[in-house]
Amino acid sequence: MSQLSYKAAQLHIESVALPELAERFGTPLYVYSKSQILANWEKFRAFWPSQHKLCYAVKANSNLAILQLLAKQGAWFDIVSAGELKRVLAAGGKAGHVVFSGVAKSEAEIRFAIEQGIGCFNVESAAELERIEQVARALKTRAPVSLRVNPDVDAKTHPYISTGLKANKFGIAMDDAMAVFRRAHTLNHIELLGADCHIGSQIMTDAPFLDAAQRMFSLLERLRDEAIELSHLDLGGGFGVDYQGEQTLDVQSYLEGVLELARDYPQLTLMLEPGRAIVGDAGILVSKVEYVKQSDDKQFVLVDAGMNDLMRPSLYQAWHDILPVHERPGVADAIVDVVGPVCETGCFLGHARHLNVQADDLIAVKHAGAYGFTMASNYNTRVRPAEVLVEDDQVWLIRERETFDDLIRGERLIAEE
Ligand SMILES: Cc1ncc(COP(=O)(O)O)c(C=O)c1O
Ligand SMILES: N[C@@H](CCCC[NH3+])C(=O)O
Repeated sequence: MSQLSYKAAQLHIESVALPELAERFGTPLYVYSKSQILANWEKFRAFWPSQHKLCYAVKANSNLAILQLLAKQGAWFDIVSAGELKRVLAAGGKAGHVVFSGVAKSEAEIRFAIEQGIGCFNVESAAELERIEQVARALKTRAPVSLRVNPDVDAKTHPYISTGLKANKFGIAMDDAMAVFRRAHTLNHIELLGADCHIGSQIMTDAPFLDAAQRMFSLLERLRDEAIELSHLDLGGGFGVDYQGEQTLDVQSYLEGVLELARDYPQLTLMLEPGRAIVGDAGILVSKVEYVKQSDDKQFVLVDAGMNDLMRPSLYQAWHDILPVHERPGVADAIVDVVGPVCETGCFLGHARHLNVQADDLIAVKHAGAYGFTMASNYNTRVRPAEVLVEDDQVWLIRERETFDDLIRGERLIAEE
């Protein structure tokens, strides 16, 4: 993140020193850079003509202030639950600018989305299409629909976040797609608008994306042959970020590749659903070192953030860079395991890291803006961290730290006999 730098031996985000934030808001603490989010957004927008849409994937970071910021930039939104739709609305977004993905939408979610005037359902199965038809009929309306096709492309990413292979649960198999499109075309309460796909997340080269896009364009051709004309094609998200200083995806070349494939469809609106690429490198997780412990052959740095706060290392063996907040020039690094307080051996932030820290120091875990807070839990009855947004020297508290009372709200003791 270009907004992260050392000044006077302390790590700053934009112009704000991290120890100041830790003092004010406590740790663990999620901190996001407003300028970095806007710069990431602009990077996509710059190469994407304005008739095409960018639908920010809310699941990456759904804090209301961030949705509000993106809504102001003209973002559309990709959601996967009624809860995410409520977030978009609460942040000032329009239901008409929302696409609704997800493999197991409930009847209540479908009804709510139609009542709100959702932009489009990204339908993931023939059965879901029938359910949407029924709900729309009961509401005496037509539901806007795109069919999510599974293009059977290997995204070459972690198996848990690959979604575009036949073996994955997502979308309608390419072999069945034509039949489901024909069916959608005939249903009275379905307004067939588009086709979509999403092949996975944290994808680092444009080859799998362009492969999937090509397959989608040949599907559009077959549909055209049957006089089924679509008004949009949504190619999903999945653009990787640079966790380890790898070569990142060249967004410009990918977007240009897609525009080239679309040249025979001047009327077609194209959509993308980036999540991680907009917020991933714009956030850090700040944590305090509680203890340093030397065992036989290892040094453990025990910090106050755990797998419940940032689940990615435990779930995907994901690598996040960890920086000391206080610089100690001239002091050699040790090789340490940075581990959290949760009672699981899998609760760690990083293994075998070169770090020089001592008790009460702060550390910053980089690239924690996407799938950080949104995947946090209350495991071990731990409250989820506060979130702050920073721009230059301005700081906004955008979510308070939870309290113990928040955690037990709704729980009931049973009446004693
Ligand atoms: C349908 C859909 N769209 C968009 C995204 C956003 O993905 P990413 O954050 O990798 O861009 C996801 C998550 O993988 C998704 O499932
Ligand atoms: N949660 C994943 C991304 C999954 C995207 C959802 N389809 C991650 O942290 O990398």
